[in-house]
Amino acid sequence: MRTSIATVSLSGSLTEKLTAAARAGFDGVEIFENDLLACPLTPEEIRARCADLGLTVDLYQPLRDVEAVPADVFARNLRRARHKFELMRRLGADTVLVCSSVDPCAVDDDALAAEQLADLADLARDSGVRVAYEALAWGRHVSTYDHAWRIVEAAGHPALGTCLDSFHILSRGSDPKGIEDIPGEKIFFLQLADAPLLAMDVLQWSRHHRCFPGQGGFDVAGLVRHVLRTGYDGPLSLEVFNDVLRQAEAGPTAVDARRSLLVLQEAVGAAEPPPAVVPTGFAFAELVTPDAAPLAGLLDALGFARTARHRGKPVDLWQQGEARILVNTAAAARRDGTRLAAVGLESPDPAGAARRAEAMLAPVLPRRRAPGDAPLDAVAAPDGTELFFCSTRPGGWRSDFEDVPHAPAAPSVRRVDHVALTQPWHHFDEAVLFHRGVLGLRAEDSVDLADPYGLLRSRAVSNADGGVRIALTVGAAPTDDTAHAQHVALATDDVVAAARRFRDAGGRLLPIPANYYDDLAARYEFADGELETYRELGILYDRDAHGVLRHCYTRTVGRVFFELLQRDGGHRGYGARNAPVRLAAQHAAGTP
Ligand SMILES: O=C(O)c1ccc(O)c(O)c1
Ligand SMILES: [Mg+2]
Repeated sequence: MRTSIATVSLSGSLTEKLTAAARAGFDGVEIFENDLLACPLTPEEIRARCADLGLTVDLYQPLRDVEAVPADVFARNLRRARHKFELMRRLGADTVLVCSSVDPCAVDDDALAAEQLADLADLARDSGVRVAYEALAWGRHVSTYDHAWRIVEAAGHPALGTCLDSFHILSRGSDPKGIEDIPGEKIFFLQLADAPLLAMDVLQWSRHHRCFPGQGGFDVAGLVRHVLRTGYDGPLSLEVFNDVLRQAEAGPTAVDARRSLLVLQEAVGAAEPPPAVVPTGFAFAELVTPDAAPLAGLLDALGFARTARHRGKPVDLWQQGEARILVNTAAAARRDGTRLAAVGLESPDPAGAARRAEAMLAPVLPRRRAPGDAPLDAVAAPDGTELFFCSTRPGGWRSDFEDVPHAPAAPSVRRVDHVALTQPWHHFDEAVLFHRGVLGLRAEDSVDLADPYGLLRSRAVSNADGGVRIALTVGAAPTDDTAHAQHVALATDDVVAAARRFRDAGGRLLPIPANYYDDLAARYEFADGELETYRELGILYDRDAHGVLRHCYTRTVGRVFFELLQRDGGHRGYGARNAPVRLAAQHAAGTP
């Protein structure tokens, strides 16, 4: 199927938008009227630019407030339309969007609307233009797709069809099944947008909160299945009005948009990309640091031993149980201080995972970083974190490392439970869709976390058995180091013992205020001394329908800290209720 994107969905000048759309692989664009009015190029030059870029102009939009108006108003509307049809001839666009009127002088008269739309279609046909009539969810008299279709049907004009827009249909709660009653050839255009499920005025919702399919709460794929059953064979076109995207760079947004359509096309059976290879666990987390000593002290106190060193690079492997942390002190990697630079994902088919990633437009990284390295497939996530697809079996990445003598330690941690990655503020929706589409992970609900100096939004993605969990977080205050720290959460069977051991080995746990424990005492009943132990160690506590979560935090090194975490009874959460207390405590402790 052909794919298209409305220029309103991308930031920048019209030419920047066109370039971004073409680079991301779109076949066509909807040109938004304001983008054209503000463009110094003539319509012929825009047409030539699109042709050079391999883009068709699939829609010119919109003509507004045309129909169901008094005769003198309609005469003026036809005059305006005549100008626009001439412009479209010069632009090489053959379909115009007419959205349902919001004009206060429009009347509630379907017969008049049909008659005037047929007159408009007559004029359009003379210029080789087709009219696609769309119900705006806030239209004055026409606000549902089935109503718009009834008017189009009554008009019975070959140059008049309907434009379906998933936002207007799903935001009103209309049943999209009725789409199948419309003949496919009368659906002149299909616009797609998703949106988070918000209880708000539809106009504000539409103009500020639309997102790409798969990034919100609507069943856009379900709607598209109904449309495809009609025989519709026009483009799938993205039309997203969004405050964040207006400020984000057009290039990455266009790739994110194209990826959203690939995921959607796969879901409706219109494309067969290489199947997702879902990772089964964490092979490692890689920290880069200009100074290994503070991390070494921290890892040692957590119970890790330095077990191996890379054969060709200044990278140490620290391990206990199935938890592996790489500490990289290579000069090139050290510029930005201590941070979580890469995550190794244990994959049943690393090459297949890389093929999937490439098909889903993930930036593929070079397979071999240095001569002699085992080839390793990796992609860059939207926040720049390198994701390696690897196998910890013999002959895999581990063979690049040579064992070093180390004292055996009784492990207190079993494996990495999750990693928490902070996203650049305008890449949050993109990051969630990336991890779903590229890695085949499932997205959990989005939660808001109150930081004392801003609001964080967090959404976890995970595989089915919880072997891989990644918490994606975005902060409102872009420069705040505390809100933007990343962390590695380590799963233990006994968080009290692990925390004690850490403290006794000289580690510093994040202190938690006594008020928090008073509140816990009010919420739950504890065994004698239990709460005192938590208070002493700074252990936070939560319960869900499945079980209990107990967790505590180390101090932060650079941008990274660790969490010790014990899940009992299959607790699935991440302690969202505790996050504001943890964030406040981290601000109070400062970043050393
Ligand atoms: O918000 C609007 O005005 C508007 C315009 C054209 C569309 O296709 C649409 O869905 C909304
Ligand atoms: Mg629309």
